[in-house]
Amino acid sequence: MKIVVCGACGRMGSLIIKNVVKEKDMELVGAIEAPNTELEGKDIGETIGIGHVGVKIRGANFLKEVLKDKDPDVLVDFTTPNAAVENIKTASKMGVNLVVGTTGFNEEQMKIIEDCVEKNNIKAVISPNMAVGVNVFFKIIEDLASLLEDYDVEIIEAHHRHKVDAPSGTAMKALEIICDKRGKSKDVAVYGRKGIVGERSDEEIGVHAIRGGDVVGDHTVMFLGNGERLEIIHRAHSRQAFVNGVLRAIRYIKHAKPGKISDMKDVLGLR
Ligand SMILES: NC(=O)C1=CN([C@@H]2O[C@H](COP(=O)(O)OP(=O)(O)OC[C@H]3O[C@@H](n4cnc5c(N)ncnc54)[C@H](OP(=O)(O)O)[C@@H]3O)[C@@H](O)[C@H]2O)C=CC1
Ligand SMILES: O=C(O)C1=N[C@H](C(=O)O)C[C@H](O)C1
Repeated sequence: MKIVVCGACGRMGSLIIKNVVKEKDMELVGAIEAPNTELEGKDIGETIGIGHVGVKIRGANFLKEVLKDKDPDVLVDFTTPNAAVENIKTASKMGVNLVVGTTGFNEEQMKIIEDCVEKNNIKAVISPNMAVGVNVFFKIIEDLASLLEDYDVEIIEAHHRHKVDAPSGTAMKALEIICDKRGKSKDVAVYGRKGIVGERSDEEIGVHAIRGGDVVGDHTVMFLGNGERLEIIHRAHSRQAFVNGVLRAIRYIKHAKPGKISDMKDVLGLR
């Protein structure tokens, strides 16, 4: 499978590339960075410390040319919401399938992405967290949301100091899963608390983001009742956890339904 990686020099993109070049059934054919990058034309392998791989870094302003020239099977995007939307528009128009891990999309951006996938009838796996453990965590909290239906829920996440979006995409997905299961709108979320906020309502779900150091990604969902609480915690020790899921998502693409966004539940057979 021919792969183009967007965000090639980033924390995730570079680790994805280090993995892809070792896989027998995958070939790295493109490494895309920010538009007008000063790394333009440099070998991606030399830049990320794995030696010459024969693929030049190109700015996203050349994405169309790269896709036309290399005709990849999948474009993998781990960038920023604005960058990802532009990359997705370009790739989908050219019939290139997608694996997207970028987080922080707003509702309008998600709608644009859904339209791109549907109108161009491409295949896509999009998930805020590609780790196998997190996707099992999602399944468990969905069950607990109804098993402990009258328990208060609070969501806490912790990430490294460089993360730009908050709360994490994973925390927002956890909120969505619990709200859907309990038949509530996501507007019940309370993002942090300060001051005389009054007693907690039954409805609200607190969402709290911690930032600091090099934390790879921790997520906790607390179900709090009278006299007890149940906490479900996932801790990523290494970004390799996410990359293992990315490789599975790339391989799943040929089985994915065209015109529809698949997620890691589909990839991992958790439906
Ligand atoms: N789904 C999952 O499992 C996971 C998702 N993520 C998400 O992935 C995203 C990236 O995270 P991370 O790797 O830590 O971030 P980084 O900031 O390390 O990497 C992003 C890279 O994208 C580059 N970039 C910016 N604009 C473009 C563009 N238009 N086209 C191509 N590349 C571009 C940046 O370049 P420059 O710095 O020059 O701007 C940077 O090198 C985040 O949204 C994060 O939340 C992270 C981990 C796991
Ligand atoms: O930015 C990160 O690092 C991560 N982002 C994802 C998110 O926002 O949920 C997934 C993971 O926790 C790491």
